[in-house]
Amino acid sequence: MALPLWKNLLQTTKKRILQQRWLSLYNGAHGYEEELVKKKLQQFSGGSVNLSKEDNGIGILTLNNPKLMNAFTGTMIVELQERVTELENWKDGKGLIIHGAGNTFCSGSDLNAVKEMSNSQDGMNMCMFMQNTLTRLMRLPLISVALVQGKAFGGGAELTTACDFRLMTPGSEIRFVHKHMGLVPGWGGAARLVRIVGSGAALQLLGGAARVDPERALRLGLSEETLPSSDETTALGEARAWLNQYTEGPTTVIRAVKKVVTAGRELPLEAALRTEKDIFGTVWGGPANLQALDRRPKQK
Ligand SMILES: CC[C@@H](C(=O)O)C(=O)SCCNC(=O)CCNC(=O)[C@H](O)C(C)(C)COP(=O)(O)OP(=O)(O)OC[C@H]1O[C@@H](n2cnc3c(N)ncnc32)[C@H](O)[C@@H]1OP(=O)(O)O
Repeated sequence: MALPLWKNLLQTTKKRILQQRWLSLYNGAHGYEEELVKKKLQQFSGGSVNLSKEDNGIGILTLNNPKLMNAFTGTMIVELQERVTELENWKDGKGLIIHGAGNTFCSGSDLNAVKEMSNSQDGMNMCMFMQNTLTRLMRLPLISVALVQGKAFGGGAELTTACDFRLMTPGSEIRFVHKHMGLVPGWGGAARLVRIVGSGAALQLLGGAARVDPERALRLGLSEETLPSSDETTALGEARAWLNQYTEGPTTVIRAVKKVVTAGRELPLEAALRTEKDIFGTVWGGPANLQALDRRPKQK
């Protein structure tokens, strides 16, 4: 028997809340009160984080605070979380490009806000808030790309590591400047960087606050490709075309691809294998699989 509409809605909302809790790292048990943290962050306003969802299943997330080189104000940090929730609920999504307005990526936290939040409680709260958001971003069933134009500094560099891939334009730069701020990364950037480039290279990049140009990023495996154009719009088109080679195809299959890789990346082997089995079960005998069996394509 079908459930009444209100019960259905209640169940869906409950499921979403539980899913968000499961995908996050910190909650009340860690002394983390999200609503209070949000209230504090809302005091530092400016800029926006915008999302457009394209018909081809690619989302474009734009950090929009060009006056401050797209530095994250408090309200942008909250908006980023809202956009991630939107992406979690976008069932037609296959890919995501994150870029900054005004032909530059992001210069990290807004230093004006950071100065006002320099006590340890505020620092820990922002750190937990951003780790939760970026972990959920990384676990989206979408193949994600950071399009680095101009500069990705501090928290901006950390954000690039929460994407599956990084593409850089000529003349752009990734730089973990934390040491020069008397800090280390706190948005999960160090843990993810080690997994991307290895511990030796990560030590060099963090310990030296080193400038990483497109050539060095390619050598380190931090960037996938240097795009031909440094023009803002053309480069976005090139990033779309690059991503499209991986997102072309049935939505269920592309999302399943990302899910098995996320499991392999994050879980111990046995748990990853079990998860892979479950995800395999969602595509086996599905429409794309049956159509392929009918067509019997030659894999040349
Ligand atoms: C928790 C902290 C840590 C984290 O989250 O992990 C951080 O992210 S701390 C922030 C780390 N970032 C920085 O330290 C970058 C500081 N900015 C710069 O070094 C330079 O601005 C730049 C990014 C190299 C760009 O230089 P340039 O092209 O010469 O432009 P301007 O310097 O003139 O910048 C234009 C304008 O933007 C303001 N700006 C830039 N970044 C920030 C920022 N992170 N917070 C606040 N404001 C920022 C800059 O001050 C200029 O403003 P005006 O002086 O009013 O013109």
